[in-house]
Amino acid sequence: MRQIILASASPRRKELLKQFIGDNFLVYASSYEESPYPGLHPKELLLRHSTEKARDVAKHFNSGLVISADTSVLFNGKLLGKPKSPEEAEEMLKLLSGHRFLVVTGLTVLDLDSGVEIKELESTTVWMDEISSEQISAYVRTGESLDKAGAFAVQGKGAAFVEKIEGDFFNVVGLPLFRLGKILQKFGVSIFQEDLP
Ligand SMILES: Cc1cn([C@H]2C[C@H](O)[C@@H](COP(=O)(O)OP(=O)(O)OP(=O)(O)O)O2)c(=O)[nH]c1=O
Repeated sequence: MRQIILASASPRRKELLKQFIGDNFLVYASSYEESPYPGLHPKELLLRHSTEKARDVAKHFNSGLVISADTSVLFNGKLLGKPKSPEEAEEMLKLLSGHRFLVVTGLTVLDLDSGVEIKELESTTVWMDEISSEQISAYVRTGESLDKAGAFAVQGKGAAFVEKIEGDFFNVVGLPLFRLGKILQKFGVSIFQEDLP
């Protein structure tokens, strides 16, 4: 049976993977530092970052499947990652208020045994309500913004701003489960196996 390794420090990715495949996987955070790669298309950049995270973690194991992801908001051709301060979180939310945008995840699954890497993108469209400055400040004060791409969490109080989405909800939370299931199938892993991995 294959070992599954989640290359992530995100508690949400761990929780989502657990609900999908059960408890039987390892978590190992990558030490890869995301860099900008000027000239690369934003979606290509997300794929690159996810792949580099997987490769970094792969160095610490001999066998198994390494899963990694990188999630950002894509609005007006620009990526909005995790805000570095409450001020930046407020700026991001002011920018997104009243708009439709994408949440895009680059997903990589790397098979250490064969060396095969599968990298795919998943996009979900989000319609955000118009939010007043007072609401933005109050939301940012909750602290929910800081470790979330685009400075909001659809799975938390940020749901108050998300009118609707089109696409995979789990993708917005950081791990596109439908697409991941398809990729695991390609590697011969069924999420319904009782003894997974
Ligand atoms: C838009 C949105 C993002 N997010 C989160 C998902 C991701 O964890 C985070 C984007 O950060 P990422 O850089 O994708 O991931 P991470 O730094 O949290 O973890 P790691 O690189 O170690 O895997 O934003 C939500 O939880 N809810 C949302 O509604």
